[in-house]
Amino acid sequence: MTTFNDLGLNDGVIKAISEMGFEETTPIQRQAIPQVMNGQDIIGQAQTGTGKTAAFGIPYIERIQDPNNKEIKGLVVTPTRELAIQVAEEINRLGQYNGITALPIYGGQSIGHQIKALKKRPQIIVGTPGRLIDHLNRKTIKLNNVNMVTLDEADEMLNMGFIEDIKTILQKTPSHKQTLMFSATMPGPIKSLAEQFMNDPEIIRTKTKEITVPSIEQQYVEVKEGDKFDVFCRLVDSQSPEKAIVFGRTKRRVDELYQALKKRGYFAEGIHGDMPQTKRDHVIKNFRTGATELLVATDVASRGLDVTGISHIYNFDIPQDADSYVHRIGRTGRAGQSGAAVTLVTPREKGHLNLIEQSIKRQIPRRPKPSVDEALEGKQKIAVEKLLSEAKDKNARQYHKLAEELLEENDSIELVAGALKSLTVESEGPNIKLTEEAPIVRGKSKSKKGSGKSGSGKRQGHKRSHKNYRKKGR
Ligand SMILES: Nc1ncnc2c1ncn2[C@@H]1O[C@H](COP(=O)(O)OP(=O)(O)OP(=O)(O)O)[C@@H](O)[C@H]1O
Ligand SMILES: [Mg+2]
Repeated sequence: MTTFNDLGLNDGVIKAISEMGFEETTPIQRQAIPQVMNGQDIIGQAQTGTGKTAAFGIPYIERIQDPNNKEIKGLVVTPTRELAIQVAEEINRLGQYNGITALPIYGGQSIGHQIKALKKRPQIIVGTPGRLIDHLNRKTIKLNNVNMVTLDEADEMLNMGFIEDIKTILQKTPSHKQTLMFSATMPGPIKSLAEQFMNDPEIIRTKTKEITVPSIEQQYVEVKEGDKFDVFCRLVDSQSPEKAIVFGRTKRRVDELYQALKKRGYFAEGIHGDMPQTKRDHVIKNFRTGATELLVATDVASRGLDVTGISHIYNFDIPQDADSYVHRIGRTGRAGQSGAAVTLVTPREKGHLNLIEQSIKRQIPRRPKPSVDEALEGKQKIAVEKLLSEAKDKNARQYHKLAEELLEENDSIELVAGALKSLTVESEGPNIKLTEEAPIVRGKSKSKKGSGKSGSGKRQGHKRSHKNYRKKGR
């Protein structure tokens, strides 16, 4: 067992880490932290949820120790806004006793607000590419003193959608800086590309047989496109997830699906790239606090997001490629927790599922469609939980007298059964038809690009030479 003390970290960092509840180092932390502290360039590949953020965050604090130096010393680039916010928060927690602060810089937030926050002179910037370039052009951010750069989700950052922006950003940083790249997936061509931006990088891969996390139970359900919604609702009812992300292929799908789920009485919200940032922030906040149980999302939520309590991942639509599958299901089973992932697969998508299985070197077992009875059982279980928790609520005392009166004249079993029945929604709810999505056949996306409200932004126009790398604008 390696503790953080064994890594020779300063007292402030040790205190912060212990307050964050970390005891042992994870394999990527134990391998990467000493090397990064030595100034080595690194490509770090380790499974989802294994603490890659702290693997670069801790050395950032160690190497940028002087709180009186108010220049931007460290830069982290992330593919999504929510991830920029989350990574900045984690670095701020790690740096709290060393006077080191990180500021998230992302699109959709008022630039004036960001300029004001920049005046407080954070030493670390965590940003999304578009908004970073905006600040560089306005000269409100200068990167000429940066000595550490990390591309989080590096393979995503270097794919065709982001590469030009990344080049532009890196050109504004000193050539002798340290460059780090982290991701759970690192396809060969991207790795070679990454090396061009680095100085003799050390490749660190934690030794694991599988790319996906073993504590995530993976299954698929075969279902016709038109039956997906009803089957999905039954699945959710039978599994009663504590918190789940439901991935849809397009923005239109996400919009239709979360609205349909709400109509059926689920606590569901949606998130995708066409929503205003204030709404996105609100949706994520509700999901973090648990007010929302089902977060319906495009791949915008597939990378890096770390929300406690996610018990299930549902691929309402099968992902475009194996890497997307790995990241999506990796939103559960984090930091040693268990989790479950179920993918809905239409008969024509079986070949595509096989390709994903080959890539992740694992067979995904099929589970039968949940029956109406199983769904009902799940709903009854929830009714029991609800009744028990209401019974223990102190306000339930007001009902004790009424209960006594009822019990004098009625059978207790009948009464409890009636209460449970009234708490169980027995029907499947309103009939709902979603717009059908075209299947993905044998690894090739047959779905029209930008179908529905999907697709927006300049990146759509980029020519894609790596056929498996997704477009942006999700
Ligand atoms: N040493 C540790 N001990 C316990 N928990 C940890 C440790 N390091 C990180 N964590 C926690 O584990 C969770 C996952 O960490 P993190 O988000 O950094 O994973 P990741 O490897 O970046 O995953 P992804 O590939 O999905 O981005 C976080 O909640 C983090 O606080
Ligand atoms: Mg991460």
